Amino acid sequence: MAKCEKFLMAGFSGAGKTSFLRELEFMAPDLSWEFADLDQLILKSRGKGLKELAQVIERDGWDKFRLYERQELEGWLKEEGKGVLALGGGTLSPLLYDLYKTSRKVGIVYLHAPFEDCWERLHLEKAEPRPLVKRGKSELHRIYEERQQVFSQIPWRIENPKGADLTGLAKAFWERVS
Ligand SMILES: Nc1ncnc2c1ncn2[C@@H]1O[C@H](COP(=O)(O)OP(=O)(O)O)[C@@H](O)[C@H]1O
Ligand SMILES: O=C(O)C1=C[C@@H](OP(=O)(O)O)[C@@H](O)[C@H](O)C1
Ligand SMILES: [Mg+2]
Repeated sequence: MAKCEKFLMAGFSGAGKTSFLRELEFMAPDLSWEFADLDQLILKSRGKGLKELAQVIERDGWDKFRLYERQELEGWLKEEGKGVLALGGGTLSPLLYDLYKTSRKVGIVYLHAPFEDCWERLHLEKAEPRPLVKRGKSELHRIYEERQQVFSQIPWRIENPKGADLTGLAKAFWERVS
């Protein structure tokens, strides 16, 4: 298999994808790699004058937001060069699974944390607001289980439960891909 040049980081909201990306950015001396967060790409392109992604979702609705995710993801994948893209927790199948099957140059990694840990993290003072949280704990748990059906098909899985050393996890990932 050709060596992957682009990696997508999938996982439920609160699993730690954005933080993992920041760790990589911090430790990677190689400027030929690009590290990006899909939510931030959307905020930049669709949220002129807005501060948070939540405001884009509130303004345009979920269907439009899912369309933006797809468009930004496809755009990012078309760009030349090496990179890691942290997805949003709902950037899902069939897109992800199709990508995995059809593109040998795209690696997908699943960052996993138990539901209770994700839920707890989404309520941290410093955490950015996620509109999904307004749906309540039991509905979010249902969505978590539903998405596991897609996430569980991704063979490369990194565990990031409560207490995990995120810096160490990012270091191991970086050594494997760079
Ligand atoms: N291993 C960890 N230890 C401590 N806090 C963590 C860990 N992983 C994630 N967090 C915290 O959880 C919150 C949500 O993480 P984030 O990276 O935004 O997740 P995601 O992008 O997957 O939704 C952040 O405040 C982050 O600092
Ligand atoms: O799970 C979801 O549907 C979402 C997760 C968020 O990203 P994180 O996974 O980084 O929280 C963001 O894309 C949006 O609020 C929708
Ligand atoms: Mg994120």
